[in-house]
Formats: sequence, structure tokens, C-alpha cells
Amino acid sequence: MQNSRDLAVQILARIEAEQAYANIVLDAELRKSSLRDPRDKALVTEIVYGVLRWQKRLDWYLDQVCKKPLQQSSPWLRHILRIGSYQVLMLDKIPPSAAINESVKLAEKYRQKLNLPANMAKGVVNGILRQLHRSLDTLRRPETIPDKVTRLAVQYSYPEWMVKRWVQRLGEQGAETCCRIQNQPPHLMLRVNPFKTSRAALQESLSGYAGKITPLPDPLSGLVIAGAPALAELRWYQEGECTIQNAASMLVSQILDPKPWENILEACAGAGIKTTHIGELMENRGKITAVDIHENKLSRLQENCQRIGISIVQPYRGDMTTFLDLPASHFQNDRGFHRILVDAPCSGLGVLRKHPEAKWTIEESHIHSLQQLQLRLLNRSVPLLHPEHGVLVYSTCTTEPEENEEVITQFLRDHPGFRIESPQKYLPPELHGCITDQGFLRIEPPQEYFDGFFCAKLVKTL
Ligand SMILES: C[S@@+](CC[C@H](N)C(=O)[O-])C[C@H]1O[C@@H](n2cnc3c(N)ncnc32)[C@H](O)[C@@H]1O
Repeated sequence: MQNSRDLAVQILARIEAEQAYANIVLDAELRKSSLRDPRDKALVTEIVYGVLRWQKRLDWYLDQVCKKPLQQSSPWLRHILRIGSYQVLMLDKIPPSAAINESVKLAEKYRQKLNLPANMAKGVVNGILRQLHRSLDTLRRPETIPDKVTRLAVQYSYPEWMVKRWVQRLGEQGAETCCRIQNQPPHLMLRVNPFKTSRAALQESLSGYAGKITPLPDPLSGLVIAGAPALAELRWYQEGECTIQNAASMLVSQILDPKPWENILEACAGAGIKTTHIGELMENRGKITAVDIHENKLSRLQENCQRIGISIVQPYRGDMTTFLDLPASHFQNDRGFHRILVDAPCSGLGVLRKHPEAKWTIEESHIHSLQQLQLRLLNRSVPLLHPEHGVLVYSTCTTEPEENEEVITQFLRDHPGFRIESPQKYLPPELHGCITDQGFLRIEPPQEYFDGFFCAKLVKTL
């Protein structure tokens, strides 16, 4: 018989070993688990995300009561101790004795994986967690660390290199805001499908199933939902009345501003969250070519198009950085695409609320290699763009300048025939302050409803 903590430890082990996305592993494992009570499923989610968010802070406390540094322990021992310490240190609703006993049971079940003599596994976990609980009042607190980068890194549980960048760019207070806000669970937000419903009608029909429902500011046709059960399992989602999407991500297709009957390319379409938005804005008239390097993402894109009722999308699997031999039928009058969106792969440092595992999987060196990939994707788009007035939009869900301003600056150096267009008219007034002097949208620190995002709109002039 499976229980919540057992499933949580298996999920954490899989995420770490496979460097996988937490939300994908969690959804898949919950779906196939024998857990039926929604409260048990909620506890798995709470523990998995809680441990991923607070891992470094938990390790700081555990290291004070362990004989050797936690980093030298086996992964399974670390996961079990983190699960126990998360409940003891950060969850009020679980009695510490129950949390410790459950961790000891896990140690017994997985004793072969702990790199300890099998007869010691239970005793070690029991001893460490009981010592942690007994010493709560006397353990050193991260708030007392003198160096500000190390302090914020431990206090809010981030890698030091990330905090150092934020402190350098935003100062200590700005970095702390960044750290604090990115540790909050993300709000659930929906984009309303205008083909099937209206925002008011969807709000009305969801009101019996959710807690508070708040409309997003115009021009975003979206809702923020509090206290909803698993929305993807509800009929409104399954029947295509809405798409789950953060408000900042919704801005990107608005800024692209596609018109009915145009010929659009989405160069990194993924599962089609933005492609379907583009299709909605085009009233399902015209043509969208949706390229991605991964076939499985394009399958999800096709499912999303079907769910929402978009029929103008032609998926195309390919690598946008190399020569893309698009069939001629993709071009209107052989003149190229009216608009191209490059929603580039990035380090994702603006969406850590949704992907806390990225704190521990992304390395600073990735930022430089991603920059090279982002530039190649943009460069490859230029010959595909309509030669007069073609529009190229570049977006990322990261806050790091190397992947944002530096990419666009380098791009404009290599391609002077573009001007930057301010996105102001597409934004709710509260985001006007996020337009930079150069005319880019830069959301940093992330805001309550808006993830950390960057977007540049470039219009062809020559
Ligand atoms: C930020 S995600 C796109 C998300 C998507 N636009 C959406 O809104 O759902 C970046 C995508 O780029 C794809 N990608 C990465 N390298 C690529 C390449 N060389 N050519 C085409 N797509 C690529 C990834 O598979 C990923 O789906």
C-alpha cells in the first residue's frame, strides 16, 4: 500500500536522477499511483515542491546535526532526511513525531539504497531527525550569516551564484524580493478561449468549483483561480474553454499582435501554449507554422490545438538553428512570414515558482551556451521573415541580461535593418514601468501575477 511520503521520496529521486521537470514527473506519478484521497495527493505535492524550494535551507539545518555533510550522503538518504526535516521545520499541521516516524519507515523500506549498514538505516534517520527537533531553539539560524549573498542563499534556499547575480543587479533588497517571491507557490491562471466562452461566463461557471476568482487586468483575457481542484481534470479545461498559462506568458502573443489571414512562424513552439493563443488572436484564419525540435512536444501541441479548436496550425519538427527546408506552401507568395515568434529555450530563472527544481539543475555556465543557441535561433529566422515590415518577437522566461538585452544588442549589430518597437500599447498600465529605456519588456523581480519575463519586438525597416 502506497503512502504520500513514500511516493514523494520516489518522485524526488526521479527528478534528481533524470534532471526532470518536477511538474511532469509529479503529474505522471500521481496519475498512476494508488492514492485516491485528494488530501494524500495534496501532501505529496506539498512535500515535493516544499523540499525542492527549501532544499538548501533544510540542508543547512541538517548539517548541524549530522556527523558528516549531507552532500556526502547517498541521494536516497538525503531525500528521506529532507522530507522529514521539511515537515518538522516548515509544516505546522504535521506533528513532528509523526513526520519522524514516517521517515524512519522510509529508511527501513529503502535501507539498501542508503549506503549505510542495513541494520543502522532506521537508527541513523531517527537519530538525526530527533536531534534536529530537540535542538530547534539552539541551532544556528541562516539569518545570522554575515555575508549577504551567502545569507540570502541559505535563508531563501538558492544557489549562491544566482543570488550573487541578483544582488549585483538589484541590490540586497531587490534580490531578497526576488528570492522571496520565487519561493511562493505559483497562482493558477487561465487564458479564456474566445471561440468557446467569455471571461465572464467562465468565471460564473467556475465559481462553484474554485475559491476566489480574479480577472487579470485588460487586455489579458484571463482569470486567476484560488483554491481550485486539479483544473486540468475539469471539463472546462478538457473541452477547451481555457488554457493554463501565466499572465506574463500571455503578454508575448499580445505583443506579437498577429492579424487574421497572416502567415506566422513560431520557431520554438513547444506544446503550443503560445501557438494556440496566436491562433485565437487570428480568429483561426490564416496560417501558423509551429516548429519544435522535439516530436513529443508537437504531439502535445496538436492535442492543444484540437482541444481549443484551432485548425490553422501546421506543426513541423526541425532544428531551427540549422537550415530549415520548409515546404514552399508555408510561404505566402514566397515572401516569407509576416511575423515570427522566437520563444527561446532559456535558463528559466524567471519561472522558479513553477520550476523550483531548476534552482538545482541550472548551472551558471548554461547561461552562456544558451545565449549562443538563442542568437542562432534569431539569426536563422531573418531570411524567413517578410522583407518589408516583417515583425520578429523574441521572448524568454529568464531575467538574465546575457540571454535578453545582450542577445538583442548582438542581433541588432549583425542585422541593422530592424527597429525596436515599444510594447506599451499591449500591456496593462501596471506594467508600463517594466518597459526599459531601450524599449524592451523586462519583468524583474517577478510580480505576484507576472513571472520574470523578457520580450523584444523588432520590426524590419529595410
Ligand atoms: C520556452 S520553450 C517554448 C514554449 C512554447 N513557445 C509555449 O509557449 O508553449 C522553448 C522550446 O524550444 C524548443 N527548442 C530548443 N531548441 C530548438 C531548436 N534548435 N529548434 C527548434 N526548437 C527548439 C524546445 O523543445 C522548447 O519546446
